[in-house]
Amino acid sequence: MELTFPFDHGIQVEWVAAHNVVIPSSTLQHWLLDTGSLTERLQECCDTFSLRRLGQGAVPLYPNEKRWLPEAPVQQWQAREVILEGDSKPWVFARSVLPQSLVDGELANLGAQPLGKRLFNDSRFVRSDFELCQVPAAVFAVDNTISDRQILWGRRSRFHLGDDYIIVAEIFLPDSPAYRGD
Ligand SMILES: C=C(O[C@@H]1C=C(C(=O)O)C=C[C@H]1O)C(=O)O
Repeated sequence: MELTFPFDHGIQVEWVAAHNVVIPSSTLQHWLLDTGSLTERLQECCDTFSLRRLGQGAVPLYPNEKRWLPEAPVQQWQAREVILEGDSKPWVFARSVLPQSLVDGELANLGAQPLGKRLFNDSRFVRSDFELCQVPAAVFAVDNTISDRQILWGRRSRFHLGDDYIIVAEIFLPDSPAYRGD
């Protein structure tokens, strides 16, 4: 699945606080609300985990991202988009919004290293509760690898380190283990 950066899904994603959402399966609920590293959990479900970085750079933020970030101090922001793959299958599309101050500091030189490796190894980062969303699989049907009949589930949370905030959003793609089981 080849996506250009920044990936413009072209829809208004509605994010809802997780406690206000009925999740249809316990397997999906565990994946959506797991507070640990998603990278580490995905690595346990495959022989070969890989992270394909689609891009990272100063691009416009979505209104629903701006609303969740502090206006002051005036920040430069970067978006980072990756595909997390299990055994070469696309399992998660992740978009993170990072302040330039962290890109120049604690999160410098990320490259293809999973963001979680930095966040979960630094106790100073505090994570918010999750918000959830549902998007039609068709937004990712940029080629014939994804059936567009399915509704995909996503989650996002906000990490903060002092006055710096990061938004991490993850959409579980059709082949991901989040949709297996009950
Ligand atoms: C936050 C984590 O990092 C993962 C890796 C990301 C990246 O490298 O851009 C983005 C989102 C996460 O799925 C995690 O592992 O939980």
